[in-house]
Amino acid sequence: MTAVAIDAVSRTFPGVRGGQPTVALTPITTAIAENDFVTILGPSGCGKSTLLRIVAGLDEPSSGTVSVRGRAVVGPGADRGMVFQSYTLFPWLTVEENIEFGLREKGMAKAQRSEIVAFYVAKVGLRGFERHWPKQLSGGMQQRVAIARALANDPAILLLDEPFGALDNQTRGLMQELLLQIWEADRKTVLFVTHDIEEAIFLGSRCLVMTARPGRVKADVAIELPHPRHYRMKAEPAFLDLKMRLTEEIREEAKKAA
Ligand SMILES: Nc1ncnc2c1ncn2[C@@H]1O[C@H](COP(=O)(O)OP(=O)(O)OP(=O)(O)O)[C@@H](O)[C@H]1O
Repeated sequence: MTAVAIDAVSRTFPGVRGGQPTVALTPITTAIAENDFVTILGPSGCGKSTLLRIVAGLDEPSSGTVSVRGRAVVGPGADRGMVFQSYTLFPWLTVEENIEFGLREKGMAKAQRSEIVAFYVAKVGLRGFERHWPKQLSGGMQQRVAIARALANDPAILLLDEPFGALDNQTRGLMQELLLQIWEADRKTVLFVTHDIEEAIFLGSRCLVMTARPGRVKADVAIELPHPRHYRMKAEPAFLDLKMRLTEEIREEAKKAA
């Protein structure tokens, strides 16, 4: 079954103060299957975030349509959970209050909320930090809360926009493993934007490579590496072959953009 259908979606931003309009996306058509982990890889400014924001219902396409599980997207919805690169926790709420925010909005009873919060706090390894404020956490911990907050609402689709982009390499690697473990257990549909080639391969079952702006999909690459995946896989020949292939695709685009 198709989780997300992207049909001839384009996006042009109007020019600022009489300037030229920016064509961010030229028509993109693709379908994301239910339970798939799709990474979107492309050079800076190619429209990756724009595409994800359109799927999230945070922006509207200039032409074309997006539907989620057969229903046209007209705005944000509980069926899609989003995690951004910048830390977007509510600073005035504790870790557990951040995670239960959506559940409270839905009117869920306290006992049930607490159960769900405890489950996701454990899942992202934050036991003992439930009463901490976001500013008392490292960047990696804040992103774990953001992922727990998105998962707690039980969305069918998880949309992640460079969620580990601001983290140091070591933390980034650990976060990739954590997200993979969650996906291997739950198999939610995931759309994950990144400009990191290794990350796109390690996490995804399919990678959409975008051209330089105006963005379109130039390659649709199946990542047929077995699960569960371990970071040591990054040194294996099959991984390195994919890395070389995607590096060449991206280099071409980066040169064009430069
Ligand atoms: N709200 C906006 N108004 C005007 N132009 C915009 C707006 N949002 C994005 N753009 C432009 O659209 C193009 C694509 O931006 P987008 O953020 O989608 O790229 P990206 O691939 O996610 O980049 P990066 O990897 O650097 O985050 C850029 O040229 C950007 O300046």
